[in-house]
Amino acid sequence: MNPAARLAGATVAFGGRRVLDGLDVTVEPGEFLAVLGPNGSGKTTLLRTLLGLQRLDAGSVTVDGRDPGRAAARTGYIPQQRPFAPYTPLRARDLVGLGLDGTRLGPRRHRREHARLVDELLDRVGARDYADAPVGALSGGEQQRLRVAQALATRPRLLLCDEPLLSLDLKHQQAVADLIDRQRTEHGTAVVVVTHEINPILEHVDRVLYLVGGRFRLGTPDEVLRTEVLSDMYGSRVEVFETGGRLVVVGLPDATTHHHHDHSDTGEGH
Ligand SMILES: Nc1ncnc2c1ncn2[C@@H]1O[C@H](COP(=O)(O)OP(=O)(O)OP(=O)(O)O)[C@@H](O)[C@H]1O
Repeated sequence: MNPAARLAGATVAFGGRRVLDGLDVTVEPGEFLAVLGPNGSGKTTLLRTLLGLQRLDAGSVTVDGRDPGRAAARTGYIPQQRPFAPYTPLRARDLVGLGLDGTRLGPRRHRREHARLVDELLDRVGARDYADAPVGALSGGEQQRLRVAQALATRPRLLLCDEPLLSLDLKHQQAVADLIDRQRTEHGTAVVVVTHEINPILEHVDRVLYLVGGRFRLGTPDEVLRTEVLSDMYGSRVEVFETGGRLVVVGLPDATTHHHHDHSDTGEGH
């Protein structure tokens, strides 16, 4: 079986600065990879590369053994939260349905079958209660559940998630993390999650890719999320503590902390 995604020597430079520099990572089907790192460390650039939207300056990338652009129809993508405008003329179920219509199977499917699949997806993300509400009227967390449902509709081989839990409260973070995880255990989907907060997904994560200033470390959470490793990557003392099953990172350099999100500061990357 082809790896779900494979980068070899992947290098992307903007204005002479290498954002990704010789990145080697292979993601196997059914694997859960978390991508961590401070602002500007190339996390989004990595996702864009896997979506076929960003060309490499050196190295190679494949998704399911193919050029990322060609594999895109079976690549699920949960973008960073951007709220829908209040009067967006779409109901929740329409949004999820768009995920189905984009696929090869969509147009020929019987209307009733289509509606059944949409309901099933809405159930899976716990969004059935607001199935007929206009999306612009829903909370950020509710909207994000719908984006997850939409991304799962394509039955992706590779699911790319950019801060998927950002606007969710703890209970819903857990629910959405479980949902994403179920997709990989039941369907063998490889999952790549960009996040600044590892804790809500820690129990699911197989490996962590940590990016700082063009350098990277790849390994299990235990191997990468440790005081010596992060101190070495940041070039200053960064301490990792474990408490009650959560990781707390202390001493991240100011210049690399995350400013434009103001949720919990107890997690990774803050
Ligand atoms: N198209 C582009 N042209 C020029 N510079 C770019 C472009 N895309 C990204 N960059 C720069 O590359 C660097 C990495 O950006 P990227 O968005 O990948 O970081 P990130 O790790 O996702 O950051 P954040 O945590 O803030 O979302 C940043 O310094 C950014 O300004």
